[in-house]
Amino acid sequence: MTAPELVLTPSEMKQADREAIASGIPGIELMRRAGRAVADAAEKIASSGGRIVVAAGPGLNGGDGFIAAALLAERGYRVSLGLLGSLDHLTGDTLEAARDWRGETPPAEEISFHDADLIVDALFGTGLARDLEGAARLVVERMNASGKPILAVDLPSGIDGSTGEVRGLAVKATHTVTFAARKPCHLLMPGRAFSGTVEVADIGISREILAAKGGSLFANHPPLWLHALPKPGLMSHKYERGHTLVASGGATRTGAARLAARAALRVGSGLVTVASPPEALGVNAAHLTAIMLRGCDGPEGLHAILQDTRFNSLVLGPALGIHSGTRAMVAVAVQARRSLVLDADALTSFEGMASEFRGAFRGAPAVLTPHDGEFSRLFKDHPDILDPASKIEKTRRAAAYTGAVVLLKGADTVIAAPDGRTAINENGTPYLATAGSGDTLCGLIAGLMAQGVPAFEAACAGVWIHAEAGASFGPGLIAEDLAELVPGVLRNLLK
Ligand SMILES: NC(=O)C1=CN([C@@H]2O[C@H](COP(=O)(O)OP(=O)(O)OC[C@H]3O[C@@H](n4cnc5c(N)ncnc54)[C@H](O)[C@@H]3O)[C@@H](O)[C@H]2O)[C@H](O)CC1
Ligand SMILES: [K+]
Repeated sequence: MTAPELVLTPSEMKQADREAIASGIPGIELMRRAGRAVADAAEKIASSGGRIVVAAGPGLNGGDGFIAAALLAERGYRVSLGLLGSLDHLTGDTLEAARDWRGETPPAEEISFHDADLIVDALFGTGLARDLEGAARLVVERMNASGKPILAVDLPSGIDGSTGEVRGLAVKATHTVTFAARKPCHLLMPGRAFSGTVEVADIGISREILAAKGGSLFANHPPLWLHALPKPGLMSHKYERGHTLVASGGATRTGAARLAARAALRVGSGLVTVASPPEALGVNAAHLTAIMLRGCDGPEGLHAILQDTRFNSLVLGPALGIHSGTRAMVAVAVQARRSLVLDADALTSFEGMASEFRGAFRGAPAVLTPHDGEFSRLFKDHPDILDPASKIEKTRRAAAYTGAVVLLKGADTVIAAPDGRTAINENGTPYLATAGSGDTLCGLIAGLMAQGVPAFEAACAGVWIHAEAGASFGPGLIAEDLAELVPGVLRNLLK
């Protein structure tokens, strides 16, 4: 099994750089390897003898650009290079790298991109410190306007390496070569979209160093959680695979619970029951077959059902309504100390009352699954949680505050555990933005926890399976399709 993919923040990467240098690889050697990787990538894009224009910045990113330019010239390309800032200000490894370059070094704002077969963006990397303006902004505007393919060194200039945000303006890269490990900006939006295809060049920094300096941030793919998924053996039977309980809304709002229930069953929960208000029993009964049905009249009804400890995983939220009754249901569920997924109304009913969630979920595995709006409403009185620009930081703080795994949805869903472990999902598809999709995700997560999968792994696996199912269907996807697509995804996963 391949190891989970580590993602390192710019500051973690800098520490890894320093550790690598301390372990005996000179910084200039790291830069030579980085520059060589850029030159190799450029050769795959620009036909031999083609025209390559390099825009180099004042820092180490620029240094990578100088190395690449010199190598590409040696390899027979017609290379020109423009420098942002002056040669006299170059220092350290970048100054040494610049000595490799035999060509002219005019100001970057004076070079033309129009006759280039390929542009190499070596202006800024992980050291971007503020929004682009002045000459830097002008050069990026002209690079983007040229319509030429752009190869970004480490990351597209103008993108914040930690948050994936555009700092004023950013290079729209066709391809990016990053070094040693991907950074958050290669997975978070919009940085992911600006990076084009991304390759990770090995420049000799060991996984031990990367794990020592990083180690809590991952790309969300099966190697991160496949080991935790249940593999039903001959001996296991439905009672060992848990019993998921999904709370239903009223008579005209029962579909969400059934979507979640169906997904829980499909992902392997041994038994699944919909807990239905009395006035919706008929409606639910008419739709359910393998999924069982129990009458549940408000919080007292839920409390009575949960006396049966075989119900080991609960879904509350979809279509329950935004009111004190839902808050009371959540309180009963938390008291019962079962695995718990809270979504939609179960979150919005606590708008501005996030203090009720403070440390509330440390007693049992729990996953909160807000989208941006629900997250902002829930934590609206907690600027310390809402303020960070980084989606990773926001989600981590919410997880630490509540004691639950928090899954902040989006094209770049972030899953954070209270202990800091965090994963960024990247196999999402726009087709998932359909009514009921979130209900299905809740059921997948609860159904996995019913089988004993820990909350963080269940949330990560649920997101990935959900997205894979959606992507396997494509246009025309509706939520009812999703649960039925899960067996195919599991077959591929577990084969
Ligand atoms: N293992 C690795 O990841 C390696 C990375 N390398 C490259 O090093 C850069 C990071 O280099 P650094 O010098 O820290 O920062 P930058 O080159 O990105 O730029 C900083 C430079 O630019 C100035 N600056 C920052 N923001 C702005 C702005 N908005 N406008 C104008 N100027 C700005 C700042 O003052 C600095 O002078 C990494 O990305 C890799 O490409 C190593 O080369 C190989 C190993
Ligand atoms: K760059």
